[in-house]
Amino acid sequence: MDLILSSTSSSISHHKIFTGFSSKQDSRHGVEQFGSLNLKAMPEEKALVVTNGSSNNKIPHVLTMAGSDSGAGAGIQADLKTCAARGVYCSTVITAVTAQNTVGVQDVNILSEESVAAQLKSVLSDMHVDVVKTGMLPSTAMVKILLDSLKQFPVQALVVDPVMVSTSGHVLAGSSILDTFRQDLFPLADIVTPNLKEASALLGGLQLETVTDMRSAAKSLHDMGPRNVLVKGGHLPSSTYAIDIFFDGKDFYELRSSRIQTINTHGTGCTMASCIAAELAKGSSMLSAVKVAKRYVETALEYSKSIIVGNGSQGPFDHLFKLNRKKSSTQQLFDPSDLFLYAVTDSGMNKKWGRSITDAVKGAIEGGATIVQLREKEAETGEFLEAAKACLEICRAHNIPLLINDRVDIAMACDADGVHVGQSDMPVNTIRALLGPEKIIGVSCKTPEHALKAWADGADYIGSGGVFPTNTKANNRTIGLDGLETVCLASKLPVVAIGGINLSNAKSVMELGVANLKGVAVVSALFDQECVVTKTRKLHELLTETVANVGPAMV
Ligand SMILES: Cc1ncc(COP(=O)(O)OP(=O)(O)O)c(N)n1
Ligand SMILES: Cc1ncsc1CCOP(=O)(O)O
Ligand SMILES: [Mg+2]
Repeated sequence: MDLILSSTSSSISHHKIFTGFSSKQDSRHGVEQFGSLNLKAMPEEKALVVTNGSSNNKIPHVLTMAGSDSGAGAGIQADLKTCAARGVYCSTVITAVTAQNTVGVQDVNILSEESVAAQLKSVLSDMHVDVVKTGMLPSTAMVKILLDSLKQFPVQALVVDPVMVSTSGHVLAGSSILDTFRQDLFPLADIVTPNLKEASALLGGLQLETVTDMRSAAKSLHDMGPRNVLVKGGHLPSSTYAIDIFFDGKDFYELRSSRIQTINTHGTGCTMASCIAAELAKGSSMLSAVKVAKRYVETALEYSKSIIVGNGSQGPFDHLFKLNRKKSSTQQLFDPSDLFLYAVTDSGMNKKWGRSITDAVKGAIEGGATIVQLREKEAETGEFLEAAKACLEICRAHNIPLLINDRVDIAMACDADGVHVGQSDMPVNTIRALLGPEKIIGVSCKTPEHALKAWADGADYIGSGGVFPTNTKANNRTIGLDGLETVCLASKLPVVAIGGINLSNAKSVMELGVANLKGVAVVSALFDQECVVTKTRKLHELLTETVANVGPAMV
């Protein structure tokens, strides 16, 4: 089924013990798009919780069982780098040592079954492993050894990348293993992640040439027992996007990312699977893990599109592109319901009422604002940055995302949760490449065309208006409730309405009752006021009451 707006299930994998929590990031509503990934259906996600539970000192841990790639673009080396990039510990069980470079595979040395069994035992008997990810499994015996080990040492999730052929065309697991994959391994997998060639081989050579074929393949593979299937369409002919199909047994999701023009794509499959494993180990739901993984790969490819490693026709990419950037551990992940009451600051108004920007933000949060944007048009850069840092501290303390208007540099400098930009600001795909996969990006859109472009470019939400006339933004065309509705109906992203919205007309906005209209963004009705807390609280009450009457589609 497509375009499911809410469904909840608590499917817990058969062979594992789950501990942990349901985090904010697991709550999603409506149709969403992430980065350049376009997610067509977005049910309430099931929480596949794989955190460590008791001790704060435990680090999420992925064990990868795969082949070594001497060129370090794929295999064990890609898995190690991916986990490092995603902040997850990675232990390794090496199944084969391959001699490879950017030209191809020159040699494959399969390790003994005893060695593989010993590696598994060493790690699993001593360390707490959250997730096992498999790559190159060159023999049926090795699959059986893994399954025996998992029986003895259960883990919380199993990610299976059914590696069969290297990108250069070298066979890494023969067809004799297909039955073992299908009958023994897949039924225990939480997700299998074949590319088109692998999916085709697993389905007896079925031709897979279209997105529709990929959906059928995902369904057929799901029938073999894994809880989720991701069919990767990177090699789909003549597509402007890299389209993957995710199927959780109930809903299909079409995930898109832009097709980066580069030869440096060696190892994308291993990276995708190990990133999914890493996100699961951190506690993400399966859908979130897949989304972040796809965005991570896309961003890494974008960063690495021009690097030169080797002389062959397919190079590796840089997994650790973010290494020299400050990493925030408290990043607010985007949840469309955060758009419910969006407070947008204005330095002029705060000055007029004699309050600091930090007091304004504190007041809005106390009154119930669910997201804050600093829109400081007159501020000098240094002053803006200091204010942003102070506001970020306040917002983080309350788990409220803080976005910066227009100024990507300020957002990066203070590690804000994201940015909001207009049609003439920095392009969204450039911002995504600069900020990485987790940051929140909002774009102002007045038309369905703007909305679709925002989706294709990798925004997380759109702001649409001015709905009503406003003095806050000069020369801004009013689109009215009709214009807002048109944009909402066309948008594949969640929408927040903006422009002249106040206590007397917010009800009419929310009463539009369009599923992806998630809330209102307000400047003067909150900040051109004597008491920010009171006005925010009143608006919050009004919105809550209206949404309760309009129905569940709004929440
Ligand atoms: C939530 C939200 N929506 C729209 C806007 C307007 O942004 P933009 O078009 O860039 O105009 P300025 O705010 O920069 O004047 C917004 N800020 N927030
Ligand atoms: C920034 C912006 N973008 C479209 S309208 C607008 C101004 C919103 O301010 P107010 O809520 O005071 O009308
Ligand atoms: Mg702007």
